[in-house]
Amino acid sequence: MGLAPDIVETLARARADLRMGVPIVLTGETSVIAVAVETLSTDRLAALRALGRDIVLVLTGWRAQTLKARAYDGDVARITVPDEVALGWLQALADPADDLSTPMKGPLTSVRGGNADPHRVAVHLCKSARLLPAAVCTEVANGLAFAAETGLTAVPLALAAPLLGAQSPLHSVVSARLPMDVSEAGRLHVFRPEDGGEEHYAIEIGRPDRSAPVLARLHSACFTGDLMGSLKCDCGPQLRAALAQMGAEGAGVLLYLNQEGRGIGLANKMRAYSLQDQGFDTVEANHRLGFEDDERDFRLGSDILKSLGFGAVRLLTNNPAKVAMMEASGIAVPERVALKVGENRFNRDYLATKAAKSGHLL
Ligand SMILES: Nc1nc2c(ncn2[C@@H]2O[C@H](COP(=O)(O)OP(=O)(O)OP(=O)(O)O)[C@@H](O)[C@H]2O)c(=O)[nH]1
Ligand SMILES: [Zn+2]
Repeated sequence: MGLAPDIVETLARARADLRMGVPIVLTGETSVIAVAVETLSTDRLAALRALGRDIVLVLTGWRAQTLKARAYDGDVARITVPDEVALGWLQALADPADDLSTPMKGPLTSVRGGNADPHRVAVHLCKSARLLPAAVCTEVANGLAFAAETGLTAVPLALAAPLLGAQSPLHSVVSARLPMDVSEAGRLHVFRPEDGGEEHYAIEIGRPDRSAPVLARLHSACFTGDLMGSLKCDCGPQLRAALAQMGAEGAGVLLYLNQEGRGIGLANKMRAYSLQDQGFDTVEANHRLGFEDDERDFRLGSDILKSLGFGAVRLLTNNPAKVAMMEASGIAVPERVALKVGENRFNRDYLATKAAKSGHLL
């Protein structure tokens, strides 16, 4: 490898640019300049307009459905941005916060035909940057030359597209002894992905036998529940109960996966909470924001288990999708161990929605 960034590194740069409100250039047969709506400034919108080309707002199919806009591209919709509209118009379409107080946002005109692949990549990158899944895009004649002139990050679409759904390889960084109240024989392992994304952790309790199924939990980070004692979910009690059971049995492994908010990030989860206060349930809130109800990829859990030498787990979960995804990615799950703790009057409806809509076992 030379000194220049490869495609994985270029994508990491692109995500960082989007988070700062800097546009990126997606280059290919059709090249597109893209910027995330959430971080777009008035000045940059004016600079995009000064290029003199049509501008579109790209939303996911879910967000388009809420706005009653046509999604001719299936999973995404390209909405025509009229010349006279201000930044607030784009923000109101991207962010459902005021949907109820201002329900009439249309009529919206969706673009039909042409190549939506660059737009799809733009929205995907906004999601993986943990921003609202909405981008403003405009075509540019020679993307590579434009990026070179302006100093913007150029992302070659042909190289980027196959990587978007892929799980980045993880590498073990360090592990050290961690005596804990549930067991003095604790050990914390840190794993780092190659794509500049979040680190994930494994807490090993005791010395689990690698030749037998290990008591395991794949725990997705929940700042509010795990650390703040939030009553809106059951995460904190589940975390502590799982560790306590591992301590009591003398062996186990808990993966602490940094997939806050089922993979949408804390800011978006708080947006979802705000929608829940307006009467939407946890699944509807994700959809109104433009996300799938669950954006997590549990293959990273199976990658970590394999790298620690585990091939079979007794999985502590109420979520059959976790079991299915473990088995599909090469970790046997001979037993599911139920983890029913922490129900209260604030999370009763949330847990009932997960059972009714996401297949969680009661
Ligand atoms: N988007 C969103 N995420 C939420 C909400 N409430 C909790 N979460 C997140 O949901 C995830 C819960 O993770 P887990 O407890 O590991 O997963 P689970 O699918 O409930 O399955 P089990 O607990 O194993 O039965 C955490 O990342 C929380 O941050 C919510 O209302 N909206
Ligand atoms: Zn939680």
